[in-house]
Amino acid sequence: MIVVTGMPGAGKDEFIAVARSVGFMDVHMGESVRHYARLRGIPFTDGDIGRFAASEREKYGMDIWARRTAEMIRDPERTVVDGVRNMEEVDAFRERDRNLIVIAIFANREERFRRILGRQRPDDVRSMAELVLRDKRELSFGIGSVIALADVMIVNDGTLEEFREKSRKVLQSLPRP
Ligand SMILES: Nc1ncnc2c1ncn2[C@@H]1O[C@H](COP(=O)(O)OP(=O)(O)OP(=O)(O)O)[C@@H](O)[C@H]1O
Repeated sequence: MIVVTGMPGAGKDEFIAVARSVGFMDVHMGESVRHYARLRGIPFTDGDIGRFAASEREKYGMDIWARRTAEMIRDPERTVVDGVRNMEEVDAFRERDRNLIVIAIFANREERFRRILGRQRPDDVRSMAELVLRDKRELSFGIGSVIALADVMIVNDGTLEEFREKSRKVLQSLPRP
């Protein structure tokens, strides 16, 4: 299993696209939150989903969403997981697959901001001040530790094609099961 991590706009989705092109499947922790929210009849607004995710965490533990997401994984050796926010979650996935590898993607904040503006996703931040707040929120969840303790770091500071090439190389160099 590969866990991909990084700050908003670092390039996780682009990494996943490369992983898919070489045969990996991907699961997103947000999907399992939405799946359970649907079962419980929670409205699909950002605020309600966020509150639901947090209250489940309080009730069932920091790693609840990782455990629920892990249940959705059919072939751990060929799966990339997106969306972890803290080490407890990484450890929960590691219980499912002892060979788990954490890959962190890094780009500096100016670069991430430019790219986020460029991708024009409706739910994205629109100003540097908003990105600073968004980064703070992510860090408050514990993502900094996941990045600092990653097994591999890919620096995404060049062109998109360079990043894709780096990603392919990392994926090729992983130990085969
Ligand atoms: N090296 C690069 N050069 C140019 N554009 C890039 C590069 N890397 C990523 N991008 C673009 O920057 C945007 C952000 O990348 P991506 O969506 O992969 O980030 P992310 O880490 O998945 O972000 P989030 O956590 O917010 O979902 C995308 O539009 C992507 O195509």
